[in-house]
Amino acid sequence: MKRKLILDDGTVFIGEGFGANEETIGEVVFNTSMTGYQEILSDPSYCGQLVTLTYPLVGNYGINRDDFESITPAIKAFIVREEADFASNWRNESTLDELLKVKGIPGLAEIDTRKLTRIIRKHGAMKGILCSAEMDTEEMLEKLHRTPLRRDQVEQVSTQTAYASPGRGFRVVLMDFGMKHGILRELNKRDCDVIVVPYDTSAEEIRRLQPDGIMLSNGPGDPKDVPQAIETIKSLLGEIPLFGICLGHQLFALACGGDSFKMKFGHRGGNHPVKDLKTGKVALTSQNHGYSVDEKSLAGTRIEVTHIAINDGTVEGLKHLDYPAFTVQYHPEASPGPEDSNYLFDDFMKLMEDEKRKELQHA
Ligand SMILES: NC(=O)CC[C@H](N)C(=O)O
Repeated sequence: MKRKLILDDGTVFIGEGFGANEETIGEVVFNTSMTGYQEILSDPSYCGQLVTLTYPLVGNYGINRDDFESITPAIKAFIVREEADFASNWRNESTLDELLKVKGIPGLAEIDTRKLTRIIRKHGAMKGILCSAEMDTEEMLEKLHRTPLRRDQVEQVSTQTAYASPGRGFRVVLMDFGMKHGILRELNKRDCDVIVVPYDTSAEEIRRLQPDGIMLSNGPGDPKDVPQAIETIKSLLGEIPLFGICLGHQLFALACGGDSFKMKFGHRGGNHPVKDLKTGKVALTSQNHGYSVDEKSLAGTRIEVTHIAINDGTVEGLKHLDYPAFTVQYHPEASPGPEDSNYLFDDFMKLMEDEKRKELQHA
């Protein structure tokens, strides 16, 4: 069945439909990872987005049990050059097409994804509609123009109720803004006693759980759309050690008096070089973000930049000057991508340990 993608600027791509037969509207973005399509399509940070992959062959190792980053993918559509209909891998349990059908997500294949990526790079991420090729382009374009993008993505993907993932180590409250399971897995690996809480859990409720540390997860959308989380972070700052990833990093910056802005086309891929300003070392990182912390806005705050992106110089890591709190814009849990930055979870363990020791000394 033929389907077409119409961009906000009127560009039309006609290709082969796969996955669910749905019409959908969202923001069109690209990801440059060469593998890891299962993790990408199940990353809740893509809520509301139509994602195209620059790697040309997608689906060849199928879908397995282990690599989901969420149970219900929030992605709006998956756009690829060539969809492999034969999946071959010992872990394979279904094809990409079957998964997308079950989850109600439409796919589009056989389009020039290089052209699509170049348009986004040149003009920035833009809205798009994916529909049957038979639909009238003018009518669909008009519908696209009058449909605003939703701004409640975090509410859509955050857990509704708190749940525990027990361990014998540090108690960590993990604020779920659209958490990738990889983050929970990293905490579990370190035997943390994790309690995952909804995005709008109050500071008071979090205190009652008596955590040794707070983890701020990744998540979709604009950090300014979750003001209640910013207030919660403000209130807990300095009391409890804190580690934030991606949306968590942006919310931390806003809570500390900084500002964020929407990037032209963002960073999405598995090979983004990031420089640690203290050691001068460069790590390859996994990234997925469309907003960034504005470095200039940090003057006068009590946070400092610890890491920057090599490609465009944007802020990639922050640290509080007075309190035990640090954050990164990239994904130390990888899922998918390089694991160079996995040590940051160990740094978080160390931070909690140091704070505990200080508390005992003062007791
Ligand atoms: N992966 C994330 O947490 C993304 C953060 C935010 N939604 C952005 O696009 O910048």
